[in-house]
Amino acid sequence: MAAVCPISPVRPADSASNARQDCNLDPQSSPVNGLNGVEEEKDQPNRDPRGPSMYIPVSELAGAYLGDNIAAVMGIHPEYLHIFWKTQHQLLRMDGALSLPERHYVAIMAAARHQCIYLVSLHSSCFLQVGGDPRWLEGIQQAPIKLRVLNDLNKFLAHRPWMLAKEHIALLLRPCGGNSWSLAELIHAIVLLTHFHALSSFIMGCGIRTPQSQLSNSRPPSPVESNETLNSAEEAERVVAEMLKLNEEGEEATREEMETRFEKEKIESVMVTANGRITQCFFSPAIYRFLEHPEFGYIDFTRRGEQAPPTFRAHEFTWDCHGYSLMHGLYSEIGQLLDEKFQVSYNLTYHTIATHQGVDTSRLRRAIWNYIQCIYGIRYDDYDYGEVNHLLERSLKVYMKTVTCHPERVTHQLYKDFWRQFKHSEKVHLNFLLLEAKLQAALLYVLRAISSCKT
Ligand SMILES: CC(C)C[C@H](N)C(=O)O
Repeated sequence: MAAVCPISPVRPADSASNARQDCNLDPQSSPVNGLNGVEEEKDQPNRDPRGPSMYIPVSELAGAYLGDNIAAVMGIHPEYLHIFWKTQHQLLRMDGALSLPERHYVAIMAAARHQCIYLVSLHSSCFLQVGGDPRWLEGIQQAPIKLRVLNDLNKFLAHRPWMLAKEHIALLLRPCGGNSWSLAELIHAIVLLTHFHALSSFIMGCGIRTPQSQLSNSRPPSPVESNETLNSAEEAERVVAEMLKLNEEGEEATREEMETRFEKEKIESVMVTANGRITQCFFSPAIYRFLEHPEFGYIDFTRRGEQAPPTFRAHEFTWDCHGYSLMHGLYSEIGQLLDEKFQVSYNLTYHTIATHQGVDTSRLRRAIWNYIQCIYGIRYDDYDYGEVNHLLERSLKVYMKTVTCHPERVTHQLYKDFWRQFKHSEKVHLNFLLLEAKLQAALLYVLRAISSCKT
């Protein structure tokens, strides 16, 4: 039976005949040989070994989306799932400059940067299903030059978007036989790359399991992690109290002070790492074959003695004014959908914090969004980064930075260590904010490079 790509969520009631839509995701039958599984932790009781997430009990999920574990987890928040699905459907299935096989191949290249087996496997199946040349799946060396030249763009967008300059864009756009890119094609590829980088973070952040895989774990086991309780039982109370205090204070910091607070947060974020918990980087051959420069990653500034990213002043190139209109002009359907998706994720709230009801959580959500973009050097002039330290405690920051910058290092322990009183649905909600803030950060950098190229 041919694989049916689970690009759209399919509930049991929707289609019984799609019950095997996740076929070919099994490592044994995958077109990409040698796929290993993501880290599977065996010490956790009460977890359904076939549940969509390694971290979230099945009972917490909204319902079954057969074979589509991403939708099963996202489905806790239907409003977000809906706009996510619409955007992805547009990118992969609807009108666009790239051919269908090229779209799935770009998805594979993006997911490989974050070692996301789930997506590499899924899009390898989809690639074949839409008539892609099986030889390309042997590795990036077998793909056409036109796709291979995306390597630099892919690695910068995934790990260090601040390094993108107009020269990178100009190089791709210059006439070069059949291998040059049109602007429309390039925009399509850029949105695919950033979408799948961010989705890889989401998948690993929520511990989403590759469907039907009999996981043969060829990753080294995680080091034994301490079970220290980093959060007091009063974590939720503390956050609620901090938000109330910030609402009441209304203290106005000077411009200089605001800038200093951002720089401080940016520099300090360098120290926010999962101490002693980093496993040696190990690439599965199934991932490695799609990578050039696999060692290129988010910079660990302290170790390499490098500078933090230069500050990107968000008011000089905002999504609303610049990014959106540029995107809209180049690929209008996607510009519109991305805009809607940013808004849905930024504004989503249930007015709850753990068991507390009727809470205005906007400060907390904004701190989360801005902290992620701060890690990429993006600063909002009107935001007081001092709030980040009031609202986000260290274990939360460690998790956020790991999911965003090093998703392959996320462990169940990191997932459990923060917000211990909060619900799983709130941790999934957090992951939407991480996904979207990361996606928008990369887009802001690349769209700024494109617009400077045009002038
Ligand atoms: C990310 C979460 C803390 C969000 C919160 N539960 C809300 O409804 O706004």
